[in-house]
Amino acid sequence: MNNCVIELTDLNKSFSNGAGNNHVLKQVNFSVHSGEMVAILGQSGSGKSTLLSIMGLLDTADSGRYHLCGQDVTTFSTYQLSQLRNNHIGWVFQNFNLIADMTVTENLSVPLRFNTRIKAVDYQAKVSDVLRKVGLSEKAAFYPAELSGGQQQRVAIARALICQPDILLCDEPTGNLDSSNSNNVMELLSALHQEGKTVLIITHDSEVAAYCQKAYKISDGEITAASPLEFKHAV
Ligand SMILES: Nc1ncnc2c1ncn2[C@@H]1O[C@H](COP(=O)(O)OP(=O)(O)OP(=O)(O)O)[C@@H](O)[C@H]1O
Repeated sequence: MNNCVIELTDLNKSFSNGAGNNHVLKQVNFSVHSGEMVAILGQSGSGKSTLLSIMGLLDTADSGRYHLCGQDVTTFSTYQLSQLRNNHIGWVFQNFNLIADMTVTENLSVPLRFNTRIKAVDYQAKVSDVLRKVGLSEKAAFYPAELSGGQQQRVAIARALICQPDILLCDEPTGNLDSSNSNNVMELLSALHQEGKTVLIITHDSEVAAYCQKAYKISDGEITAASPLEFKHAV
């Protein structure tokens, strides 16, 4: 059985700019299986965010195919893409992206309002459940500014989990954290992986990649398998 949740085939993406055509992704073939924890490492400008945006259905490729959870998204409408995104993908960003004038509970409720599968009567139970999972039940009424960076990222992970996505896409999840908070966040992501979640992380940081089962390198528009240790001094 093919249990790929992400499958890219011969994918290309270019950007035009004043200097000409920048071919960022070149005939990329890449897959992630259900339940894997995978890192993609690469230097600044190598195309990590471009790749993640395509995998997260925030951008489209110029050519090639993308199957997400077995569905070929290449011909999907904007509405179909947003449904697929809401049902299958949770995002974790470097800057947490919490809404400053909303409490933790209010922040966590935002994605629920866009999800047609979850009834309003169940919102509070969902919020309590994900807050317990990230160990922040006592912070439900706090505002983001009243939390440490590590706590804010754990709230952001709770928000990513609240609609029970199959996949967590993490864009430099420890990029704004000190080493202690980074370890804390990576241990949380590892625990979620051990519970069966598929976790994909883009990062510069070989220490982050070391938490993952598999690591890949993106360079010159191509993705190749790599050992996390290979990056210790390279990125
Ligand atoms: N919207 C855009 N328009 C034009 N060029 C773009 C656009 N988005 C990205 N690029 C270019 O594509 C290349 C890859 O960018 P991308 O943001 O994917 O790299 P990255 O590996 O995520 O970098 P970083 O680690 O610094 O965030 C860069 O050369 C960038 O200038």
